[in-house]
Amino acid sequence: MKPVIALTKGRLEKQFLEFFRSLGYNDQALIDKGRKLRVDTDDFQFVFAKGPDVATYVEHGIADLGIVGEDILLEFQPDVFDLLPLPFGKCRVALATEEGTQWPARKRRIASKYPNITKEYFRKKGESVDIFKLEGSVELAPILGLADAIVDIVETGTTLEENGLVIKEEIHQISARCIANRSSLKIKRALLNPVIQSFQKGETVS
Ligand SMILES: Nc1ncnc2c1ncn2[C@@H]1O[C@H](COP(=O)(O)OP(=O)(O)OP(=O)(O)O)[C@@H](O)[C@H]1O
Ligand SMILES: O=P(O)(O)OC[C@H]1O[C@H](OP(=O)(O)OP(=O)(O)O)[C@H](O)[C@@H]1O
Repeated sequence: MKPVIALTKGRLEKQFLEFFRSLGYNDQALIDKGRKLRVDTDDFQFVFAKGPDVATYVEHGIADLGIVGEDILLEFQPDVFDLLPLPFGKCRVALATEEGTQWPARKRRIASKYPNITKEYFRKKGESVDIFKLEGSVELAPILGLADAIVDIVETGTTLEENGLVIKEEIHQISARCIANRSSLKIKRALLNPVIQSFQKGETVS
């Protein structure tokens, strides 16, 4: 039996591949996968999904392990074991506004892909805000007048800069995380422990 790993498609998939290869695993089947969403390597079965769905597959035991951004864990709070940080996918969740913006006297409007992170951030500040949930290109919202500010991921800061926005406050420093199904950790301990140990040894990848 091979451990099943749910892997976030896209950006994290690319970075994970580099990490996986650096640990000495054979990744040829992953390189050759084409549009397949389930792929067997020598050591694992991988399934490919969007971040929130990776958390769902792990929570329900379809996958033993998952590779997911910490933003997904903060936003959706899935019932999984958050095993360890991985040395890639490093970025920040930040509050940003257009340069020179003065906060309005009325209730503030915040656009984000992360309504729960946003709500929690303002709850801790004791402020009630109106939140607009967007699916992407969040930086557009202040420019087009939908919102006074955004809560979004910042890595290099290029997207903010090229759209005339600046960080007001960093909310979370995040990275990719390896998560596990709670039962798998107990029932498949002998199978999963060597994998977890090898992931712990991994070095930073760009
Ligand atoms: N600019 C970034 N730099 C580094 N990590 C990022 C960046 N944007 C997102 N991430 C991390 O990578 C994960 C996957 O992001 P990615 O943009 O590939 O997928 P997505 O958010 O579902 O967007 P899309 O709908 O474009 O696929 C996020 O959950 C986050 O942890
Ligand atoms: O600080 P930077 O290096 O510029 O990266 C930050 C950008 O990357 C992500 O967007 P993504 O590329 O996933 O597109 P999206 O707007 O569709 O979410 C994020 O939402 C920011 O827009």
